[in-house]
Amino acid sequence: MSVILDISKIDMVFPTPKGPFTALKEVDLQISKGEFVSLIGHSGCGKSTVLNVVAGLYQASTGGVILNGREVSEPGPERAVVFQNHSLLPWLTAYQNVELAVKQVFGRSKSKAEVRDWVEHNLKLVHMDHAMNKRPDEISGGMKQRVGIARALAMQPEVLLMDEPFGALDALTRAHMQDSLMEIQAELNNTVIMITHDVDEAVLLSDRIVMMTNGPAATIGEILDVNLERPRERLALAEDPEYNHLRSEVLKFLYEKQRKVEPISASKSAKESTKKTTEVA
Ligand SMILES: Nc1ncnc2c1ncn2[C@@H]1O[C@H](COP(=O)(O)OP(=O)(O)OP(=O)(O)O)[C@@H](O)[C@H]1O
Repeated sequence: MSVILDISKIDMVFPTPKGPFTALKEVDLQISKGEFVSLIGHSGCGKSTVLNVVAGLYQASTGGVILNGREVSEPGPERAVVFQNHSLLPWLTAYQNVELAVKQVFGRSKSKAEVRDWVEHNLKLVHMDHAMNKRPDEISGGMKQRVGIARALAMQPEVLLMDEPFGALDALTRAHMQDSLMEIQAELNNTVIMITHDVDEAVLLSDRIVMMTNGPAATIGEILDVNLERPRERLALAEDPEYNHLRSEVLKFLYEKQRKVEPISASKSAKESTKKTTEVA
């Protein structure tokens, strides 16, 4: 398959009051068209920094990112981002939030009627057409996240960047969102980079799981190919030996090879103990 996105040996050094801080060292990753890649690693290892460099929000200190033969130097609609905390404009309806992005990208090439059809089509894809005239404060967190995804998809990005898109959702809503995303993915075959803290989510959704070492100077530790057949069904996979093998490979990487020994306060450890064991802190 052809490489669409080349993250070429990036270093990221941040200036801080205590001097330069090397967050990333030689992060090198090539992604093919239509691939779904997850980034996983302990908190603070540099996942968001990688995503922000690809999004064009940060400029790498060394190396660079090439998308479809062009170097990335600023944000652009061909790299749509979905954040954990839905970033919808609160005074606009779901429809208007998506419409705004569509007009930005296709304002010149689509007629009014085409814009309307396209906005509605993308809201239908995420099953939000029934609530398209509601404002963000009138819909649930999961629904807001659906609108955020519709808005990103409607821009027809060459790469969809997702920073813990389902991190703030309850487990059931999260499972629904993962299933919707797999359906959409089967239909559109987007190229996706998704940051997640959830090992099951990474295995369920990805073609490859990129596991990052702990910082400072974090880099790619290992890459795991996920060759499970699609469509994937979470209940069937729970019994699948290959699924369980992949899952334990990720857990091994995180909790043996990259074990993080951190003093945690009593209150934090109490809070963490309620977390799923397969979620990375
Ligand atoms: N603008 C910045 N200036 C200085 N240091 C930064 C900046 N942005 C990130 N860092 C540092 O770089 C490292 C990587 O941060 P980053 O947010 O990319 O990690 P992460 O893996 O996404 O973390 P999390 O999973 O907690 O979101 C951290 O040590 C962070 O403190």
